[in-house]
Amino acid sequence: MRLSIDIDVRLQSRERVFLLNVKFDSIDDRLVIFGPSGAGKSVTIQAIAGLIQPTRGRIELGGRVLFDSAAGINLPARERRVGYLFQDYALFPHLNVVENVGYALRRWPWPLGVAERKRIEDMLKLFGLQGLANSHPRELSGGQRQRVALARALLREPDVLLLDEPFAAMDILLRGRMRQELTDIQGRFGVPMVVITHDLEDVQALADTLVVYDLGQVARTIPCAEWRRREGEVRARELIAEVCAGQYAEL
Ligand SMILES: Nc1ncnc2c1ncn2[C@@H]1O[C@H](COP(=O)(O)OP(=O)(O)OP(=O)(O)O)[C@@H](O)[C@H]1O
Repeated sequence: MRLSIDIDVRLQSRERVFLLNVKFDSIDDRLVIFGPSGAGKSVTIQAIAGLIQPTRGRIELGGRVLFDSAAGINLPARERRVGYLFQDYALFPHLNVVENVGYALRRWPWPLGVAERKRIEDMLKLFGLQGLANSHPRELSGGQRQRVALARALLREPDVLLLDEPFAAMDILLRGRMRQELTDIQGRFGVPMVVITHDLEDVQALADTLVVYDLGQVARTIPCAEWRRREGEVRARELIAEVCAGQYAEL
């Protein structure tokens, strides 16, 4: 799916102004945004999700224009068909796993119907969560919470998954396992994803296209999949590591 972004965002807090000016284009299903803290990675995916409005520009996803300042287009967040996983997964603490996963299917104040319950049940099975259906988020491990958040996002059949540092809250062993799970899920659902990270291992495991950010701008766009094909896996890993390390070294 093609994701094309060319936006300016201006955010003002009491102390200062943050300006984001980014442009990139990718047809790969696995895009990673890498860069130091405060570079504007989260602001970018919030703009894709429709949670922040750019001051200028255009966002196109799979042939749909989500935002175009010149044409006066700004689709509301609920119409953008994006699944957004926040850094802390943003589960509802007072709802159990079934209710969290099925949140978007529920037509309040009516209870879930038979068909909706079946869809949720199938999703829980797929994510190995069926034994935890009645548990609340506080009773779940980090990996389980992430699976609930992923199941909830995928149940809405989004055009793209936006993942903001999906493994940041996990220990190293769990990170490795969840990276593999995420890759499997992405392949199975065929849903493109945009992943934000500071972690070079995430870049190596998940990036087909890598967009490196620095101070509110795109420093480089790297076609990692092409590098792997052209240079071989080992050499491509070295090159990607160099690009990412160079980025930090310049700061
Ligand atoms: N709602 C907001 N109002 C004002 N400034 C904001 C707002 N949201 C983010 N910012 C500022 O925008 C800048 C970029 O933030 P952003 O969260 O996109 O960084 P990031 O690259 O995702 O960093 P991290 O890796 O630490 O999450 C920061 O300086 C932040 O203070």
